[in-house]
Amino acid sequence: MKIYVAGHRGMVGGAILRRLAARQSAGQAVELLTATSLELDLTDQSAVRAFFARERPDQVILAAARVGGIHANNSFPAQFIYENLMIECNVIHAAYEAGVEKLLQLGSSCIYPREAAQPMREQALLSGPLEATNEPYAIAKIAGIKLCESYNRQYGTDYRSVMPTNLYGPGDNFHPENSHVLPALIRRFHDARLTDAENVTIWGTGAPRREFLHVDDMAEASLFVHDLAPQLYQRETDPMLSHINVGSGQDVTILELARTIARVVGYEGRISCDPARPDGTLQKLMDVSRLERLGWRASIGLEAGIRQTYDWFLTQDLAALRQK
Ligand SMILES: NC(=O)C1=CN([C@@H]2O[C@H](COP(=O)(O)OP(=O)(O)OC[C@H]3O[C@@H](n4cnc5c(N)ncnc54)[C@H](OP(=O)(O)O)[C@@H]3O)[C@@H](O)[C@H]2O)C=CC1
Ligand SMILES: C[C@H]1O[C@H](OP(=O)(O)OP(=O)(O)OC[C@H]2O[C@@H](n3cnc4c(=O)[nH]c(N)nc43)[C@H](O)[C@@H]2O)[C@@H](O)[C@@H](O)C1=O
Repeated sequence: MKIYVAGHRGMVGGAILRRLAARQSAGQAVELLTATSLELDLTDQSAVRAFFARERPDQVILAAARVGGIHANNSFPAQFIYENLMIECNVIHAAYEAGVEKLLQLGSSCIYPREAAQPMREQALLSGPLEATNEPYAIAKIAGIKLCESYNRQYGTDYRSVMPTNLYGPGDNFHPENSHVLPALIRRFHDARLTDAENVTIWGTGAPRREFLHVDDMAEASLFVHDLAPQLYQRETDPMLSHINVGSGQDVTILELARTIARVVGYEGRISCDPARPDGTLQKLMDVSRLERLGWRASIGLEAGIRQTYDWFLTQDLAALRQK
């Protein structure tokens, strides 16, 4: 079984690769195929076609994407829509042409309307306007779901989509501006503790609610969905609504998250908010009942997950991490 993991140097692709490598070590006949973006630019259609024609993987996990937090989405909308659409179109079509029967792609909770009822059910897709700060990225991610559904309907493939909530963990991006909130605050509180800063400012009002999932839980859930027997997967999905939410089922305010991170890092100063920065969606909580009915639920609690991530952060070459 030759499995191509696209985006294996990323946070999620890396965690999925580690799980697949563990299967290999346990004696399963799994051959892993990877390529960095320098070796294979997934936005390049002819390069992707040639790669699939040459390598002929049996299965594909698509975890490669242009990814970033609220500021990156807002600042680079053209790159977020163009690169993500191209990666999805190229990989999904080349997989189909090369006879790949099983593919799993990762979307995002931002596919749901800004005002979606909470917790957000899979059925909320395309039922209202999207959040402005990440609409281009969300539209690309929705296109990915619809690509898989369309190839399944017309060509009989088995291409599935998981919709993760906000993720974090080892391998995350700790860039001060372009990262997501959780790694950004780990870094900011860490720096503040080292410099004895009296105040740390977080973006927005601190009131938005977010749901966080550790990347090891996400990797486990991804392979759980990928491996499900078709009759089980289809029991919870339908041809025009084939994606499955993945989350912890619990959310916190950004201020609560900041206080938890401060506690883990050992920062004891003040925390203030900067309402001039955007809040984004006011609440994003996944309804994960579909996944739970299929038999999977998250196991890593938020504070324990942040502690483990901070321990990992401390083992890294922080100068290099800061430039990512
Ligand atoms: N992080 C999060 O909070 C969330 C992530 N997701 C989704 O999960 C998936 C993985 O995200 P995450 O691991 O966090 O992202 P990362 O930024 O950590 O990794 C993305 C990977 O994509 C690869 N990549 C990007 N562009 C190209 C390209 N043109 N050609 C080839 N490879 C490319 C990069 O490869 P290389 O390193 O070789 O350059 C990189 O390793 C994405 O689909 C994302 O949308 C969904 C919800 C939340
Ligand atoms: C995964 C998800 O990620 C993005 O959406 P988002 O959920 O808004 O993600 P975020 O982590 O950037 O922010 C969450 C909240 O936190 C607040 N916040 C405080 N202080 C910092 C801070 O220092 N950095 C950041 N980034 N946010 C901060 C921030 O103002 C916001 O209210 C999209 O890419 C979207 O497309 C997507 O899929």
